Amino acid sequence: MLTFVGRGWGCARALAPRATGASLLVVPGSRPALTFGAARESWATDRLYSAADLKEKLDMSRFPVENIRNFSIIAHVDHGKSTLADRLLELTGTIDKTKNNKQVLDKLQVERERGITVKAQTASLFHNYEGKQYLLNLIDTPGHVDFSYEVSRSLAACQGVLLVVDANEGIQAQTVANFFLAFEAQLSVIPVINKIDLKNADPERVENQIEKVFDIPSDECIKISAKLGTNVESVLQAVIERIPPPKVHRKNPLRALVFDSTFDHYRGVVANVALFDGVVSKGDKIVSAHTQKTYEVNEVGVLNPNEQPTHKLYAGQVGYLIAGMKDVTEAQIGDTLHLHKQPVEPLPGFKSAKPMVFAGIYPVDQSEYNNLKSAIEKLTLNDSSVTIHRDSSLALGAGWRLGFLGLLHMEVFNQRLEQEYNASVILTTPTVPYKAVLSSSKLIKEYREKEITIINPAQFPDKSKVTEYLEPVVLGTIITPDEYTGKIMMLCQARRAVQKNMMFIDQNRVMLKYLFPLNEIVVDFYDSLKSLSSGYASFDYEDAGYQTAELVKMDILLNGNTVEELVTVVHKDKAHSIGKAMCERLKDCLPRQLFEIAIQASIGSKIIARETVKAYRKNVLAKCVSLGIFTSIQNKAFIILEKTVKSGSARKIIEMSALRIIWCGC
Ligand SMILES: Nc1nc2c(ncn2[C@@H]2O[C@H](COP(=O)(O)OP(=O)(O)OP(=O)(O)O)[C@@H](O)[C@H]2O)c(=O)[nH]1
Repeated sequence: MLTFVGRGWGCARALAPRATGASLLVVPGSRPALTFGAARESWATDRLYSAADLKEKLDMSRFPVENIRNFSIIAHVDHGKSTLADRLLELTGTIDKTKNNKQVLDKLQVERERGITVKAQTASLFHNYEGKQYLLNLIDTPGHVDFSYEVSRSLAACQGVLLVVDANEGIQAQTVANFFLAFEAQLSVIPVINKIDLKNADPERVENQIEKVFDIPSDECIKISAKLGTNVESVLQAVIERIPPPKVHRKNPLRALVFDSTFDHYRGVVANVALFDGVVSKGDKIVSAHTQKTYEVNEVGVLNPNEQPTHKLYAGQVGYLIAGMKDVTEAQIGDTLHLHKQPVEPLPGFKSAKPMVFAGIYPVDQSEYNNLKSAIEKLTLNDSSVTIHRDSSLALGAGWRLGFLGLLHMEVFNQRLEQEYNASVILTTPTVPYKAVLSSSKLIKEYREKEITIINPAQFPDKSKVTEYLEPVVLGTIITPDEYTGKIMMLCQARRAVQKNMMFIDQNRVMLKYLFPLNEIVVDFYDSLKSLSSGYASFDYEDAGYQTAELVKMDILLNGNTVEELVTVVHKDKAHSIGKAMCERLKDCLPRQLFEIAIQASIGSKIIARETVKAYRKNVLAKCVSLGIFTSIQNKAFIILEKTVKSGSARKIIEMSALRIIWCGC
């Protein structure tokens, strides 16, 4: 009998109505799964197993520790991590070879739509090499700097990495950043030069770069084309021969690290675990070291790449575990699970992510507050790098101020809220976290500390109550062809950056290091860099603490009323130009009304810029104005909801639309 091993039970149920010709089969020891006549492209991850095959695969005791390899694929954006993962899945027979196998491990809708990986994904591959059965646990990681937290967490479950470098582009900024994450974690690094099929590929040049920048001998590089499958077998061979097996003890009591988790509406929390010691099976009583709560294990299994229940999981293996955790707060990423009455020293867990930008998030309709709260909680279980603080606003009501690792991260989080939880939200203008050292004893008493972090510009304290302001800085790495160096240096200077280093990584490529104020790069620096360098320069950054800065709070007033949501903190030297640009932008975007709208930018009581939106002449619309409400942060044609309001309540609507225009358009 052939059995189709489908996705999660809940997922299969959700998909069933859309599929044609579905029939129900039962996998031994697993939940019922569905078979479908017309497999859709995204289902290319599913595979056919014979019942005998399956029974054998479920027995994870077949893999002694020395036959296990845990590794991640890391690289700069678009250098081919997910494509290499596809080929490895095919070569090991985990998925059938089909033309549809494109970025199979990028399972989220947002990943498929944007063509980027945002979430690290695990797959266990079974591979026969020189007469021995190996278990290869692969983690495909994101390349973009905003998701580097995913990379560092994934590395905690690995002993080695495949460092993929594009044979045409060579080493890029995220290649450097990701290499050092692996290097610091003391992992074996296997350099893989990909895309050798490209016309402009120059693998020898890239080999030399790797030797020069990372001190890895060029003969250790493996040259492949992941797209065509050329030489990918050598990668599997290197994984087995060059990456050590995990150092674990199966006879010790269970010690499992929760390195990721998701929330399933039907089954509760599904925790991805890496076992450092012991064994876990269905029916075991386990305890969370974080909450001290006890649970019974309902299911354990491996991701192959979809959930595949097994009898047990053994130390050295990576898999998933379901234990009836119904509340999202119960499965913390970084938590250690151990057996009931067999406490262990908890594993070190993960450093918490440091948010780089904060933005207010509000339900479009306040009656949706509780639903949005639950959606945010569930999504942050799967994306633990987001921080949450409660917030409220005059125009937008009750909401939250969320901290993200960057703007792309913020956009992706918003898109996932919409796509996975059907939530409609309003996001306010993002800001970076500033600090202020207080001098006012009243404020020190109120905050109970002298140095405060300000994540909402509306709460920026007045200069008279402060000794100094501090702004966050990052150490940026730029890699560019030499011909663009001059222009890029001018751009960096204009962004108040200080050069720290410059090095040629080959004859015509330069690596520049600059200390940037974070607020100078967070919005449009990357776009400017790309357009200056015709797309050839790459950029990555890491946190570098805080520096003293001359900051001022700038208010935007509409007809004399401050719009709290549009308050920004800017550097003193840039206040005038930013204020002017904001007023002009608002003038272009704000719909004309039956009354004149004065738009002003001010610092304290001093007006630094002003624009006016002229009134309509009196007409038939005397009593009503119709304004667009904008909810999409990405889409340029963003009017999705029309609201008709009496002119008396127009101020609130103008504020709201201004708020969204500022964020959408600037
Ligand atoms: N010509 C050629 N193209 C390739 C090769 N490998 C990958 N690509 C293409 O490069 C693009 C990016 O590939 P991905 O596998 O998504 O890259 P990635 O590193 O996973 O991207 P992120 O997850 O977004 O960082 C896709 O269009 C692939 O088809 C290759 O060997 N040759």
